Amino acid sequence: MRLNMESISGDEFEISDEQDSTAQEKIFVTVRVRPLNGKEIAKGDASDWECINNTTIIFKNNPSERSTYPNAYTFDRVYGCDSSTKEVYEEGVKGIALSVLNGINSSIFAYGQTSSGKTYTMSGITEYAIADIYDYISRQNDREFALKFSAIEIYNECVRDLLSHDGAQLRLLDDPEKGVVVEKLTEANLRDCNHLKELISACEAERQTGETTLNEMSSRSHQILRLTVESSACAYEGSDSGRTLAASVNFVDLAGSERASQTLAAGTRLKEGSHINRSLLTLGTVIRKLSEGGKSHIPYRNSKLTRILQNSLGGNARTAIVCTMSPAHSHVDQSRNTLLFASCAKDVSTNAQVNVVISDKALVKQLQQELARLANELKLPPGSNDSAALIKEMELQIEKMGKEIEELTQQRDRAESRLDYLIRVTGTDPNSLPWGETETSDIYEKSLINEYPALETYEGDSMNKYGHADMEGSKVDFLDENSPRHFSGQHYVPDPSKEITINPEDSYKDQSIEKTLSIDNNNNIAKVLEDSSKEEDQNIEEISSINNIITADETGMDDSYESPKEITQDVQTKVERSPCSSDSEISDSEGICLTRSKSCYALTTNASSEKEVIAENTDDNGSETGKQDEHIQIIPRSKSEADVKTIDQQDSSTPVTSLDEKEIEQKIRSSDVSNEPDKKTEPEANEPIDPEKDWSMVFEKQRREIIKLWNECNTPLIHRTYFFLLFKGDRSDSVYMEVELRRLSFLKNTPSRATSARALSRERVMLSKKMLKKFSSTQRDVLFQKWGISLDSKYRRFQLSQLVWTKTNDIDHIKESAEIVAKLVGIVELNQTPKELFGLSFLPKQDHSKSSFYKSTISFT
Ligand SMILES: Nc1ncnc2c1ncn2[C@@H]1O[C@H](COP(=O)(O)OP(=O)(O)OP(=O)(O)O)[C@@H](O)[C@H]1O
Repeated sequence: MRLNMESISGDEFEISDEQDSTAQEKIFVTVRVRPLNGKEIAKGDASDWECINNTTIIFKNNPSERSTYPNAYTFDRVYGCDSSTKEVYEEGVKGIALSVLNGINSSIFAYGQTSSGKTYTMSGITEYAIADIYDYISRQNDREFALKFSAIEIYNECVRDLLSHDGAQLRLLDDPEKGVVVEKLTEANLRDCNHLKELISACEAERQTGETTLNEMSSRSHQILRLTVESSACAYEGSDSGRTLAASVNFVDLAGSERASQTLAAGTRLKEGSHINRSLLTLGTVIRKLSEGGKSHIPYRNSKLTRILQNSLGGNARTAIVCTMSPAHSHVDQSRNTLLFASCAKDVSTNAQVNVVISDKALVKQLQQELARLANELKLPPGSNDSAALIKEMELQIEKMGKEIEELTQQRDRAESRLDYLIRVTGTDPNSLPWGETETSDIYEKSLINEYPALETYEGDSMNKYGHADMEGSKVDFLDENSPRHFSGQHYVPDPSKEITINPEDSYKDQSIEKTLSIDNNNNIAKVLEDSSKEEDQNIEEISSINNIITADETGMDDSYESPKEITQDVQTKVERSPCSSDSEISDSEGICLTRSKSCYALTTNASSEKEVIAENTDDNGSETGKQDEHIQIIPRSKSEADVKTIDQQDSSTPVTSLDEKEIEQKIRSSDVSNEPDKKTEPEANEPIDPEKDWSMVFEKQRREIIKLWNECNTPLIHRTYFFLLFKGDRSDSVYMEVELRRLSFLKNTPSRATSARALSRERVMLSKKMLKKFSSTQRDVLFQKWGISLDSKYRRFQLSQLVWTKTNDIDHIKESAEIVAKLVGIVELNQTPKELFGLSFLPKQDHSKSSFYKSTISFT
């Protein structure tokens, strides 16, 4: 919708509703030709240009001479040398300049070569516009006006405040609402018209001018005078009190383009001329690109001038350009350039818009209306719509709604968890079933009746999503080949008449751990899971100190078993420490390199083997060689000396009866002993155990000891679960079991290490606890995002990690944890979750064969 031009350009400036919307219009372009000046006349310069009517200017001398250029140019208005500035102002520029009174930004430019009459024209236009503005204001009774004035010049690409005398260079800032603004620019509140005239005179005095051969008073800078007009209707009944209009009008007197050959400029003038030309060139490019539709990049930022004028050129401003030119033949090239610029400018569109500002009064009125509406909505007693009562009432309602939302969110989460669980159990997505197939949906509905608070811990989605296939994809393969790798949920077609057997991990068949759930007995399931949840909560409460966990774990041990201390002593009586074990160096768990081989001497079973091993690790002088640090030498107490195995971490040339990794693996695979551990049989108290015959019992016993020592040593759970997954009762595992026992016994007796591990562990537990309890779901989202955990199953993963850190009391929990951590590790490695959170600094990378796992574990710990 076009602006109501009549109302603006006429004597009266009425505010029309029509002006509210954006109005697209072209830049108003006029050309003004000044008379030949004294010098030009003296030189005998001919006048080349003639305005043949109000809109057309022609090149009148020998048109064929320059046939490549047009000889006639048409613009909105053209003015010959006998025209006055008043005419130039009145017939077009005025309407645009006075748009500011209607809340529309506007800009009036003077563009042309040096000495063409820009300053002459602009100073006249500014004077007329100011007079009209103040005249208009003086005749308005129903609106109040406030005027402000600021002025800058751009001299040699530096922006200066013309109302300030300090000459400081000002910065340009990008304001999201206002566009480019000049920082710290003085803005004078105008008292009246005379005040403004005084300030303009002061600016003229401040502006950089200098004498050139073409102009005695040549402007050496671009000058922008800005007048801001704010107006609001006076408050009276029926007035348009809601509208406060604010807009600015810019009076822009550009420096003139010049040719050094013509101005004979040198030194400062040459430098100024160069800056002027460069910025005008950018202005020309901007105008040209805008005239082409502005689809390509507009290089506003290439000069301060175009940056500042960005809004006036094709932006939210009405714009008029007065192109001034000399008629002299000696300036014909410059004149043609000016006309070319003017031709482009007339094709540029702007989107002027009325700037309506909500006044304080209007705001108050709006707020009162809003309060009344709210009071009505909240059903407050009539007349009680004061803000305090409203705020209180609203706060109460918001609080109530917040609770409801929280409750609903919890309900939704629980339902989601149940759904995930059932999908995993049944292997069927209820949503995928066609209507009418009610079996699964029955089960689903039935299950929804019950509460499964801890179902997230068995969460199937993440298992399917991040289960074994993913781990394989990421080359995480930490099970030996004899272990089944069924981490994903079972695909099970439910039969309501039968029991659903949930075997959380086929690989644990050897442990006879199967969870049997009956569809008809969902309450039992719920109870089990509820108990589990309660236990978890209890754990959370209990883990304020890691020592509490350890104590709880210890009390949970079977009395019929020897205490770890006794076991350790038992092991120690059968092995002897090497002399150098006393100064074994142990690093902390954060990965400092450790000297580990010395403690392994302790596993040698007799003097001869000890001597042999020592011989391998000492130089001629009997001192330790560097190689010691590279070897772990293990002799199971049940094996003969010939069975000594050396795990060589780095130096395969070690001459001890050594087996490399592959050999160990091969040996493990070809072992006659089944990987299936024997059934869990509680040994009779006081019954002596023959390690050779009753390996499965020994294994069970050692495993319990190890678990207890893990707790005592605050062993990272990731190690525990890996260990648990890898060493499942194979006869050849005895080597590792003994090493683990020996290692843990050693760690337990090393207070500094135990302390640091405890601190670390406590920190992790507290972190988990804090995260679960303290943060709102929104905060958790933020945290997870920050930590790079994808949000799809974040809460579930968190639940898993929580379980991992808290439920380590007994072997069943270790098994659960093992499964979960296996998934978690897959998730973690795939998503690069922060290692600290899950203790992954302990993780052996990539290779998860037994020997490599243990080697790297030992090197860590
Ligand atoms: N239309 C005009 N009628 C009479 N004199 C004019 C006219 N235009 C300009 N002049 C005179 O020409 C001279 C140069 O004008 P002015 O300083 O305005 O040029 P300019 O384009 O601003 O030059 P510069 O770019 O170097 O500052 C002045 O003496 C001015 O009085």
